[in-house]
Amino acid sequence: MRIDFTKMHGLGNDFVVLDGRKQRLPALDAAFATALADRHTGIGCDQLIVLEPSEHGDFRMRIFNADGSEVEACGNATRAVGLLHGRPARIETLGGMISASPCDGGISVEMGKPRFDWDAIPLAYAMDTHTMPLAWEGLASPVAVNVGNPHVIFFVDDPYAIDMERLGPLIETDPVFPERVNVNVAGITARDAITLRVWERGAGLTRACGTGACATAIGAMTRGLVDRKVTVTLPGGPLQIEWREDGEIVMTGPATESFRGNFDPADYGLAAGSTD
Ligand SMILES: N[C@@H](CCC[C@H](N)C(=O)O)C(=O)O
Repeated sequence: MRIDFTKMHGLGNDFVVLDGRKQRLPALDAAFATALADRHTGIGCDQLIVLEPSEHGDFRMRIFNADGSEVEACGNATRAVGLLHGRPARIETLGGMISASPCDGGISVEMGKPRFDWDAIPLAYAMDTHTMPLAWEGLASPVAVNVGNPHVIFFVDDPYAIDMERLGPLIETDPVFPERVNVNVAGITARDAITLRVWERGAGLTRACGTGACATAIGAMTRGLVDRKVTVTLPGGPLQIEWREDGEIVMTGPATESFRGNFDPADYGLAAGSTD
């Protein structure tokens, strides 16, 4: 038995997509996701994406970080699977139901509504999430937002001056974030423009993070730093983020298919037995 995959990316945030609607997949676990994501001995990706049938939407999308953790949301992967689908789709995720549609700028995704309550982030104890009374060395007073997954956002003069390789993992794993956290450092360059770098929970520094762009835009809007439509520029390129009057976050940007292939699950230490 071989398994077909599609390698995709959104602004360089890359994915291995397995379509479990079209083939029987082995039982998925953290070890399998980690082995597949390994850039030296596997196919290599930031996230493993698995599509399954859904009773509530057009399909279900499961998201595994490179460290094997299964998580609730991935903005760039949502655009990628929207491209694969080729027409408007309602997608069930652990973070809720979202929808993706092809459009002029690539794929547009309705990501849901942001949550700000401390226990919805979640944080370990009650505090103001709009200006958290915490600091990690020079990084202080962030905003925390949940856009399906948890984010903390620091507004700084120059995101590229921050040592994210060192501070990212420190903040990601701080006990104040019981489910860990995605760490964003952002610079405001105009009322409609933000520069962003993201240390992703379970994946490290990525070239782009769609949910990070959404959370950062929302954090900047709640602080009155930008208008309700912004361009968020990540190392991999720009995303358009709008916070609509009805509360919905809309993210628009490109998605790309890199190549297709197949592999033998036995090469990843998996028994050939399958589940469906
Ligand atoms: N790259 C993604 C986010 C993937 C999940 C994240 N690392 C988490 O653990 O919540 C995106 O584009 O949003």
